[in-house]
Amino acid sequence: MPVQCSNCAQRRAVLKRPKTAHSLCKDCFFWAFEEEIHQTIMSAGLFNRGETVAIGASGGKDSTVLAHVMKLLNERYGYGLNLLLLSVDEGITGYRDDSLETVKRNQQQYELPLKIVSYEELYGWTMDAIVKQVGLKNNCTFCGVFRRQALDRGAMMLKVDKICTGHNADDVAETVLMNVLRGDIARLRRCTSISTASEGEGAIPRCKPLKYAYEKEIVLYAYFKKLDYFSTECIYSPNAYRGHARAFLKDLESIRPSSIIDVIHSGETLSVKDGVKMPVQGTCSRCGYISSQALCKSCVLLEGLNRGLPKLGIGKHHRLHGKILSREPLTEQEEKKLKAVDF
Ligand SMILES: Nc1ncnc2c1ncn2[C@@H]1O[C@H](COP(=O)(O)OP(=O)(O)OP(=O)(O)O)[C@@H](O)[C@H]1O
Repeated sequence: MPVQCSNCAQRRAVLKRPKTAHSLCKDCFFWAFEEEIHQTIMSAGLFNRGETVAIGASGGKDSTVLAHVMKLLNERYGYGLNLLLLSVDEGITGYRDDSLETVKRNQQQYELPLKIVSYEELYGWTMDAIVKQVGLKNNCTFCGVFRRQALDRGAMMLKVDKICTGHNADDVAETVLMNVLRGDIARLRRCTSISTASEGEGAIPRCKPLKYAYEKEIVLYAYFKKLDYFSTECIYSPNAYRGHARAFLKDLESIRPSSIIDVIHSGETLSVKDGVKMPVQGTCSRCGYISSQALCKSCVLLEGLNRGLPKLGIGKHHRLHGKILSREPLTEQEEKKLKAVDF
């Protein structure tokens, strides 16, 4: 027997909301999904009238839904934001080139300006070239570090006030689990924040309006709205560690759907006891970007790539950074350690 929408009781339900288990018709689902994001934005005070906001647009489902909903809410509630799309071209043939085509179509569909910055122009390296040098095992480290900075650099070129990204509830919960498993207290404390206040000179505040939106609902929303998005996984993304956290979370979700929000809540309410050493945020002595070390991770990784010592930024080689950067010669053994032999 057809199930009635539990909200309006007028139309047929087409789905059971993964987050609340309510049976809803399409229109009531759209409304609930959009309103929850509006509530998230309002209660966290994510934006101020008149601000220019860059939406990190990868062409994937999350950022496509983000762009669609941000435009819709900006108009529905008169946020007064000046929205634009910002994409990073990592230089991954057969993946990012295709997803950027989707972003270009989104630009037309949503009538938003688009800026694309590339790793090649910013760093002189594409991910294709990086993978050739470092292999598949650690390439996500390079990509993640460079992307974070590339988004900031693109945002600075555009002189935007804020960046928002499509990180969803599943992403945040996975990150909490990963940081617990790694014992990374500094990241654990930061990772549930919905917004980063300016972390230092040059860093543009970022926020996650989809922080409480379930991935399953984002997919349903994109599907029922027939949004144009790119759904292929990155060809270089074995990112095994996150994959384990993801699989674990999916198992938990299948037993108890509220697990995702519960893990986020646990992360939000954790407090770090006095006396735990936290990194002190400063600026990179080479590029001026925020960093808790003398050199930011991006500069260290780049130095390693340019010198054919790609392991410089992977693992615990901090001891050697000073030596490398002051151009002191390395011992044969040290050089060997930093080369890609076992990548
Ligand atoms: N190449 C990129 N250019 C611009 N923004 C990006 C890019 N890659 C990721 N982002 C931003 O970071 C968010 C999280 O990225 P992640 O790599 O986790 O992808 P995802 O969860 O698959 O998201 P999406 O479905 O939007 O690709 C994205 O939603 C997007 O806002």
